[in-house]
Amino acid sequence: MRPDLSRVPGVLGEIARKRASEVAPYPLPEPPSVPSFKEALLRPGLSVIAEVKRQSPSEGLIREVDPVEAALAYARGGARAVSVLTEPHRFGGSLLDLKRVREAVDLPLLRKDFVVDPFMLEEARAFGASAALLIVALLGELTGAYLEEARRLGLEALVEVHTERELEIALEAGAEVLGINNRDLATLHINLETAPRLGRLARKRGFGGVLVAESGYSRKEELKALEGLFDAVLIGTSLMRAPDLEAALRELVG
Ligand SMILES: O=P(O)(O)OC[C@@H](O)[C@@H](O)c1c[nH]c2ccccc12
Repeated sequence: MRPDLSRVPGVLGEIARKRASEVAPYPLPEPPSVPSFKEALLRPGLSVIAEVKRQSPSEGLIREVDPVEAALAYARGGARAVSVLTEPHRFGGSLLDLKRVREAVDLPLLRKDFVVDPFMLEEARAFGASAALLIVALLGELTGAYLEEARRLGLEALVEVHTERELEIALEAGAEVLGINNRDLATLHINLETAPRLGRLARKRGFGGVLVAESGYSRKEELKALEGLFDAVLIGTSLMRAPDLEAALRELVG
């Protein structure tokens, strides 16, 4: 049950094909018990999912950081969940980062990677994620099958879309937590209009789950504009760039 990645364009295609070539199942540790991602995001007010990300294809090196230090600062600053990049080549992440963060904070964790094989879901669960990112631009019509497999494993999912067509697939697949990415992962271009536009459309189509706005946020006013439509926002780069992660997060949400 693997998606056909041959036609996935740009940077997204490159990274995903590389990830797919690396999957080689091995025995995994017993999964720890983990808190609910969805419940954490549904608390009153706009929830922040704060991301631990050392580097990215769009920014290059962002910050050399100890993921545990960063996650602890995020927890003190009021994050409701933490996203941990586990892609090694372009984002400088690892499953060890995920495991270490799991052991250090009580918040639900999101495994941020390019899931292109069901084994990656098992890994996410075994290394302490509450949820895994499912990118519809990669999984296409298999999105529903991956969601089902995640559920079977006791793993939640953040189903990510960037276009109207992808939104249709995500809704059809029965996504409960829907992420709308302002960044086009093929070109890396950001448009902050994307999340509100597709968010409104999702609600219009009757989506009653958790709505998450993703990528490109750095100012309080931008977050204010999300209130009322979105339950949560995912922020990485702008927090990672701040000299004091805890203060930066407080400033954004306070
Ligand atoms: O760093 P930003 O612009 O605040 O964005 C965070 C997050 O949305 C971004 O890292 C992201 C969204 N979807 C992804 C898919 C793969 C890798 C990374 C991502």
